[in-house]
Amino acid sequence: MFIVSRFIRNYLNTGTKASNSPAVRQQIQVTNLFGFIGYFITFILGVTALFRSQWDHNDDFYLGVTLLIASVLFFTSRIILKYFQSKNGYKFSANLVTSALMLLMLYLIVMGGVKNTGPLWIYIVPPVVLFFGGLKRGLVQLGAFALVVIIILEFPNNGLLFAEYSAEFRSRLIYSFLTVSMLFVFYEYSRQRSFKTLQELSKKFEQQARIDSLSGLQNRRGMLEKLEYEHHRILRHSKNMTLMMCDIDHFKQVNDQYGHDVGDIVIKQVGQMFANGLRKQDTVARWGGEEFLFMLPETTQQQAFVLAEKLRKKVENYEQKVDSAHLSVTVSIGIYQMHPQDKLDHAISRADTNLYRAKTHGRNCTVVTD
Ligand SMILES: Nc1nc2c(ncn2[C@@H]2O[C@H](COP(=O)(O)OP(=O)(O)OP(=O)(O)O)[C@@H](O)[C@H]2O)c(=O)[nH]1
Repeated sequence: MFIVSRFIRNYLNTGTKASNSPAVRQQIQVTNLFGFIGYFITFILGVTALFRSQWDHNDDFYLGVTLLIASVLFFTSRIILKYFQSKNGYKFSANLVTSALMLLMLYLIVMGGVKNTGPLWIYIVPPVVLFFGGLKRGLVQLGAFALVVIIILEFPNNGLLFAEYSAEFRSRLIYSFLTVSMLFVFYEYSRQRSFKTLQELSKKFEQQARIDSLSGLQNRRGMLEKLEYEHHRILRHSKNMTLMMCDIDHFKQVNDQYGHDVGDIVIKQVGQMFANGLRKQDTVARWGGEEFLFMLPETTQQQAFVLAEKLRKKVENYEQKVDSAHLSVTVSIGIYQMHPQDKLDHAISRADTNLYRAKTHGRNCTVVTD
């Protein structure tokens, strides 16, 4: 049982890569499934038809050969998917499945299949074509297929139809096929819309999970991700990177004197001042309560010092009006320029140590490593 389920899983995952998004992975899995059903069923039906024909060149013989050709095409699509694990490989494979399927269906309509039951298979076309081609391309392919079916069935004198169907059967076949197609188009449209909404929502939630709701800056989680990414990049290219840890001075007093709500406004305003004073490649995050961490790629500690002093003075000169009182705060900053061998948490704690030194030096100042 375990071996069977492992075989099925391996089979369905043929052609998928760890880097594939869930949507792409699902598409490849369904392609494998269709491919399997396609070549398995057509192979069985083909062999049965050949035996029925007793190898005479009669209708069953040609039906058997056609089904076996389709089976080979379906199988080829699987091989392509397995050995060309690329977007183009997938596209080609999907096109092969849909084209082979449509041609097979047209053949069944034209020849009638076993006792004129061949046309009953055409209802497979709408879901398969829409799934592989997507709404736009699928609709065009489906429209073209429906047009060819109508031409074959409704213009009996065109010499394209070899099987004999009653007029009622032909018209009902077209109506029912168009109805089923429309339902599938509607279904695919709703599916795509829900999928898009879901993707947008998930992207929004992902972003929100990295943003601090009070200040609008990156939160600790978002900053850690950026730091890790940037750290690798800097290491690879042997570039400088400097961290700055900043804390609002005597913030407890602000809360105690003016209330927590005013404290929140101050955090927000200071955060905005910081964010507005940075270059595009720099990041500032709200690291803790009234603590901010700056990441400055390609920056030395001397350059960071200039920036820190500029920001510190900006905050010093900022005034928040609270009722009749004018409230101003100051910040202390610790700077640490990373060495190539530094681990991130070590670098952060060194910036923190320098911040602590700034606090002990009387606050409202910037400290770099000597
Ligand atoms: N309003 C507000 N206050 C916060 C928030 N997060 C932390 N705090 C407060 O910030 C204060 C930090 O106090 P301390 O760690 O003693 O530091 P400090 O008063 O700033 O003194 P120094 O850092 O030594 O200059 C505490 O009173 C926290 O309650 C927040 O989101 N909003």
